[in-house]
Amino acid sequence: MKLFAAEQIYAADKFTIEKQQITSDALMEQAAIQIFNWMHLRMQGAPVKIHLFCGIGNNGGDGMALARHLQEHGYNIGVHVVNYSEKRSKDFLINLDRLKDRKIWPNFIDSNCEFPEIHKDDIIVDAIFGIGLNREPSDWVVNLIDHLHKSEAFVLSVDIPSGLYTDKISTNEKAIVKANYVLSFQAPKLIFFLPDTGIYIGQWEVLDIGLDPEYLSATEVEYEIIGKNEVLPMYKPREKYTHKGTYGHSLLIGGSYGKIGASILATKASLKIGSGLATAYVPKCGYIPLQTAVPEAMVLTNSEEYIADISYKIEPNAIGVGVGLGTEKETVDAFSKFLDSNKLPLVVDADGLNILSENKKLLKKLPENSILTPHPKELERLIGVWKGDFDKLKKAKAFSKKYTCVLIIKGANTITLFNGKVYINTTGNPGMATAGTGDVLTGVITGLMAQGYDSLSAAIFGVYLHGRAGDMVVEQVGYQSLMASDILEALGDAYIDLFKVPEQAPPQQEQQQEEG
Ligand SMILES: NC(=O)C1=CN([C@@H]2O[C@H](COP(=O)(O)OP(=O)(O)OC[C@H]3O[C@@H](n4cnc5c(N)ncnc54)[C@H](O)[C@@H]3O)[C@@H](O)[C@H]2O)[C@H](O)CC1
Ligand SMILES: [K+]
Repeated sequence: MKLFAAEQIYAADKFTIEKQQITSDALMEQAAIQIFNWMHLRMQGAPVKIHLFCGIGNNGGDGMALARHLQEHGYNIGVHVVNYSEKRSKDFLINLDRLKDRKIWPNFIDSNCEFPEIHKDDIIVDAIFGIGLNREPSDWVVNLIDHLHKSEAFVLSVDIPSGLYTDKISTNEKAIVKANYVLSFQAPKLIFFLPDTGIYIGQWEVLDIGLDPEYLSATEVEYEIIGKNEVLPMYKPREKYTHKGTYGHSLLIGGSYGKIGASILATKASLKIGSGLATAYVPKCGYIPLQTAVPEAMVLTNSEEYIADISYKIEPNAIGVGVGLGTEKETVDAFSKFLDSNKLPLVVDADGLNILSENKKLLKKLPENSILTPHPKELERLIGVWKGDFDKLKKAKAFSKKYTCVLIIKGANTITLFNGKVYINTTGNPGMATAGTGDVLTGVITGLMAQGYDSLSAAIFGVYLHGRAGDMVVEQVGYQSLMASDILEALGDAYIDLFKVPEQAPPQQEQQQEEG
């Protein structure tokens, strides 16, 4: 799914208004009706107090229009205008008048006013700022936001939690509304998925407000979120008259004394994801463990306790290097020499990345379209420290461009970057923050490349399947008990799940939505 920048949303707005020959307040009305339907479906007329906090821009206008619909359906509302500027938007004013026509008199709050009392069981609709926030809110607005939080009432944010910018980080965390739920218009926003800002969003949902679909699909974006719909077209089915040679040979180079398990996990994962053959290249101390734990794999060995030379006669189709590798001087030299002769794009993880960051000149020897899979600490060693998520993305993009590599930034929403574009994964869970899951991912991506997936597809698809396997297995083992081997075992389920049709919504729900 595409993630649009604020300017692109404004442009889509303008285009839709012109094409459909509607007024901008009609679009606002559509937005408000969508939110109303969402609330009405869940609240079914419950007499809970709903406090609507509306700014003076179009986000506030949405809130005012919503208030009218809630009132018309008998809800118990209180409308508060957060009067942070005299420059009220046209559509805000139209909706203010429509409220007044219905004898609803909003309570205007400014810097000198007492804030309204809010009970814990009330509901807050946060329509203070939308995507138009362009400077830090005044102190009294920050105090109001604090007042909302102190009430502990449920917060439903319209479009975006107020106080979040769409393209930068706020300098004052107290100036941001913590939303229990966000109803985002047309598409989610990038900041929902970044670690610095994602913490302000409990759950989110997209409401279609009718922006022109053709315009949106023709609009090029920098950011995309990756779910089943995006990865399904990448899937390569297995044909009948094929053999193990058809599905490639993965080579996993890594392991050192005490870290042979990493090689086992990666090698096994390459086979589990469908590589026709797999060879583990390990020091001699890894020979028996590998042959025992992964009897399907072949094993090549080198010196005793760590890899001191990388040379082989096999012809792999994909190579993953780095898991459990260690950073001994001889290993670094062996890796450097290997890079001189190797032509295949590599998947580099763990100590492979550490060696690269300690010896930056080696980065230039990486074949084009290699994949680097750092976790945040490894990323910092590669690209240097950053100030906030946007700075991190900027530096990561520049790095990926400089070395023509795919960069996978592992985390709660793993981010894949290539050629100026950013792909944000939606599968995975905190149970996966455990030893060995990165080794499994390296094996998964290597195994996909062995089967002929190009680097970018292998990265995006691999990250998706790995996370999906984690999501499926966590339901059986729980967050704390989830181990990397569990993810390995669930990779098959993740493939099968690609073709499961989602359950239909109960007919009752659809009916009520139409009524609303
Ligand atoms: N296509 C859509 O998605 C639609 C979205 N709608 C809603 O409109 C808002 C965006 O509205 P906009 O008026 O541009 O911005 P805001 O409501 O966020 O208003 C802010 C307003 O105030 C000024 N401003 C910005 N920061 C500050 C500040 N710190 N202090 C004081 N004033 C500030 C700024 O110049 C703006 O004018 C979107 O999020 C949706 O909720 C439409 O209703 C339907 C179509
Ligand atoms: K808002």
